[in-house]
Amino acid sequence: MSLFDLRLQDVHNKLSHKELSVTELVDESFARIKATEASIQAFLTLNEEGARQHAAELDKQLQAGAERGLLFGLPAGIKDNIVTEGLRTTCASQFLDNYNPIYDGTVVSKLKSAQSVTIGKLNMDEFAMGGSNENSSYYPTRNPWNTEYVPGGSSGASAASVAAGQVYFSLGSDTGGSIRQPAAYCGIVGLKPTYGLVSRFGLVAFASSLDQIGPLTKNVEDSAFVLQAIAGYDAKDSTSANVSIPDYTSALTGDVKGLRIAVPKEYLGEGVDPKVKEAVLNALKVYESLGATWEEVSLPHTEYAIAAYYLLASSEASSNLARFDGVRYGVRADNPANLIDLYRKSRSEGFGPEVKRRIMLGTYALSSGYYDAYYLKAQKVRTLIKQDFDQVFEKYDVIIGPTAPTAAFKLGEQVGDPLTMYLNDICTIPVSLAGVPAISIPCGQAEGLPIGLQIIGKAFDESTVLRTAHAFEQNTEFHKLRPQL
Ligand SMILES: NC(=O)C[C@H](N)C(=O)O
Repeated sequence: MSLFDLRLQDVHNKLSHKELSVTELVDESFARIKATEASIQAFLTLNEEGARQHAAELDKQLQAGAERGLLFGLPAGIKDNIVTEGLRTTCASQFLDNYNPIYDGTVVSKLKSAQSVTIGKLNMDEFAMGGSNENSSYYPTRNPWNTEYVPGGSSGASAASVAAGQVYFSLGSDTGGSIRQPAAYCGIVGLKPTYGLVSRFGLVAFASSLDQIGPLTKNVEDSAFVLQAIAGYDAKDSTSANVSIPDYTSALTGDVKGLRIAVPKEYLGEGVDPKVKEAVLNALKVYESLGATWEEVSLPHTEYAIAAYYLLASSEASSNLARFDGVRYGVRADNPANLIDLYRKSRSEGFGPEVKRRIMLGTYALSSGYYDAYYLKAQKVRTLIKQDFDQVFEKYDVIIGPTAPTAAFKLGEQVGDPLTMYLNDICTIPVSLAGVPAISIPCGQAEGLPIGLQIIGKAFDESTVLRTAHAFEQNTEFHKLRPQL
């Protein structure tokens, strides 16, 4: 077994027992990046000097017998919409090509106090808008299982870099599926925590009522381990929930006897690839064999979720992205005729087509005369969707279905067709609108490409989500499969 196949906890122990130095581990990460990056293209900025310096410091501390943080020495990648002090943060947008933040986001500060080592900043769809990484204004990241395929998005490179063994874990953000869908496409584990569990201070806002940060890892135990380090109340994020944080690792008992699983019929209906459906049904058999029970249920407002999401998320984006004006942030256009022209030119040159599309849609939906018909109506639909989940959770502990209706698609295949691209999120978007936690874990393959199983839980019940996911993992081998690179 290679070092990379070990659980984070075991690597941490090896470091603690000095069987391995942080410098060796970090060197190995960069060696792997050198070997694979030409075909994967996951990183926008590498922190090579900073990471090596940090590793040397941690090794020195270890020699001196200092206390070790939870993620001591573990090489991490960070999605490029999470600000990192002194380390370029672009949101994969030309607009922010020159942006060097002067502070760390709360999750980055938390990773620093847990002593993980930041290897670099990971590619994404521009401002997190997209599901394939093709909306990056730099270059598309590729799927390690087959480099002609997309890794998903928007946290596509956060998933690809873990699957390719470049980093031991990464952070992504999820607005309508951006952690779970790429995790599914790349055959790894991606957790979107409950809205409010992880601070978004320092996450460049896309849709503030939906955005959540979460871990992408090789297995469920690692997911629990990283979540432990990043969860918790933060006064700097006004939507941060002041809840007590349980010990997530101790929830991983392997026991799902008596667990009541709901399977929404809308998630296995038309448009779902038969191989995906088969993988999900096989997973349900595994749960049955472990003493859990499942029943089909209905989330009747699912069909309105995508329309509601694209109205709400785009409305919020049009407001959040107003700050990028070429004055306070962003690359400034040359030779403007006046101030309005400066804004217009800078924004026209700086934003890519998908970002412009959403700003226009959102501005329209919020404009007077249309607000009630679009924005307000979408808010009402959101409430109905949340009520669908509340009702199911009165009788069931978790909801299970596919993460995405298909496995990864080919690069270029959907890029000219935004509506088809939006439909990939049909199983993840309702969960985001309801604000509840969900994880994607590998549960099968179709033509050599991974399939993801989505496990959805009650608000702040990450423990049950993780326990359910872990039980499956303990009894299957899918999480051990690695792409040949
Ligand atoms: N950002 C996300 O969570 C993904 C979604 N596909 C979007 O483009 O909005």
